[in-house]
Amino acid sequence: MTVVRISDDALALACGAGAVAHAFAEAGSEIERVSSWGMHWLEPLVEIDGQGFGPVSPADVQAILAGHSDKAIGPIVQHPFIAGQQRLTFARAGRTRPLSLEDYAATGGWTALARARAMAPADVIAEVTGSGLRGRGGAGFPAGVKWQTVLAAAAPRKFVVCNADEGDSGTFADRMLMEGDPFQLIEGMAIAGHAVGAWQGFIYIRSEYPHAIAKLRAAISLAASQIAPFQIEVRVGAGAYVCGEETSLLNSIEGKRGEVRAKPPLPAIEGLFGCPTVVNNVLTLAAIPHILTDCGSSLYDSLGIDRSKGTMPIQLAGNIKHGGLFETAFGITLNDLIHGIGGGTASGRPVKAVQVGGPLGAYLHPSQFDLPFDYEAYSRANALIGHGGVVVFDDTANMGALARFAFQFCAAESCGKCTPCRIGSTRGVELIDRIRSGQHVPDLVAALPQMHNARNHARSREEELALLEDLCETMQYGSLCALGGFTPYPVRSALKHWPEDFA
Ligand SMILES: NC(=O)c1ccc[n+]([C@@H]2O[C@H](COP(=O)([O-])OP(=O)(O)OC[C@H]3O[C@@H](n4cnc5c(N)ncnc54)[C@H](O)[C@@H]3O)[C@@H](O)[C@H]2O)c1
Ligand SMILES: Cc1cc2nc3c(=O)[nH]c(=O)nc-3n(C[C@H](O)[C@H](O)[C@H](O)COP(=O)(O)O)c2cc1C
Ligand code: SF4
Repeated sequence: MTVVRISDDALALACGAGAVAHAFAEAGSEIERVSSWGMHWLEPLVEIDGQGFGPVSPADVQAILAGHSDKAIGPIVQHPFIAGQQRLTFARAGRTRPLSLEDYAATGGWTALARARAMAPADVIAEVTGSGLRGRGGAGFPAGVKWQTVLAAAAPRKFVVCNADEGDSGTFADRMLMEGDPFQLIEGMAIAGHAVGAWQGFIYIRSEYPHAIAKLRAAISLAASQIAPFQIEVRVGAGAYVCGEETSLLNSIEGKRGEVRAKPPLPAIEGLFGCPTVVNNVLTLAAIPHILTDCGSSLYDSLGIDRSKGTMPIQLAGNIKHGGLFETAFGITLNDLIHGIGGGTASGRPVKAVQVGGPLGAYLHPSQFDLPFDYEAYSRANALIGHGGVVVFDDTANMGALARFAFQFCAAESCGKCTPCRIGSTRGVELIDRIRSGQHVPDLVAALPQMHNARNHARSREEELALLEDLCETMQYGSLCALGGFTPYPVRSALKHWPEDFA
């Protein structure tokens, strides 16, 4: 009987590993579930007699068993997607039982918290600062500096808030961490609490993650005595992208409308219920236990390039053959990620564009694919690393339509507090429609002195494009938060590299 080994992690199961296993069993194979490959792929992997296949769907089963499948990828553990990773944050995920305190302790769990609690808060923060850890939510602000601000703020109550809203398109690392290794996040939050003098934490998580919510609730109750007197509560969002923005998120936890607050004051000074608050992303907090174990801080600092230190859990998605989570030190290029690791597009067509950093990130052109994954290098190229989402498009994508979508997304998700975003996004959709259709409206302002003759002053394409740049500038500099402020990134990059798609 053929023995089929199949990936058994939560991600693979969510992506249909169960259906693939069922199809092999129906075909008379014996199934062996494997967790040692860890959580990686967006589609299931199988291995038969040491030969790996992926991505596999139930439709591939007969060809694989008959020995003429084109999905063969060699031995799985040697595939670059698995062999090429440097896993710190995801060292356990997929390999241990997520809700087993025994597994967690046996793999070094709670040692960082014990060590941190034996240290003075300022020393803990010095180690976090020394590691070079920057916020993994997207802005890359140094975690240690944020914690120091909260520690220094004199107040009777302080909070630690974990941002698990994970709204960016093509991202799923927060979910995988919460489902695959929830104790690590809990330990990171308890360490943050000790470091800044907070005894209460909140995890704000999107309602679209029911499995992660259930895992977190169970894990918090199991770990209560380990982290006491620190306490954590889970709060579930209601599906607004803007509630991932930290001040909107704080309003939402407080039971208010999810609307952005002006900064300053920063949450680190005046955050939840007006108290000094650490707001950090799931991955930032989950990296802390590794950094706080012996030598972790210097090891972390030695990984990566320039000011981008440590590892980044990069999420490969969209039109890519092997999508999934790839944790590696900063510095890797898109060429390596997309072609070397991801195997090119799933469609087999050429890659046209890659959006890095979610819906507010720039579209990168293949000529930019040797850019190192590094906050500053991306910033110099007018692009974002964001939360590490990499979404691939093949040559059938229309970049004019995607630029329109950027404005449309902003219009749908805007909290409405400031004019450049609330009005600019809607006007942006109309403007792109006019540019793409070639139907330009009369420019009434330009025509004011001769109102009777306004129809003779329809804007030319060049004037519409100038207006688009004007709108982008207004949104970039005039918006209160990055939702309106960063929408110009996808728009400008699409126009710059693919002007033909705006014809
Ligand atoms: N993860 C996602 O799903 C997602 C979705 C949308 C946007 N984003 C990212 O959000 C980013 C923008 O976020 P932002 O508007 O919060 O960025 P920001 O630059 O205003 O702040 C980043 C963090 O640093 C803190 N901070 C800044 N200066 C500080 C100081 N002097 N002392 C202490 N703390 C300080 C802020 O309070 C915040 O927590 C974008 O880069 C984008 O990539 C992420
Ligand atoms: C519109 C918008 C949405 C955001 N969504 C998220 C999110 O889902 N998760 C996240 O961690 N940060 C998100 N951020 C960034 C947060 O405001 C904040 O910078 C982050 O939580 C700080 O944590 P970090 O320093 O660990 O990255 C968003 C920002 C904006 C402007
Ligand atoms: S930029 Fe948009 S989302 Fe941000 S505060 Fe202004 S209206 Fe709200």
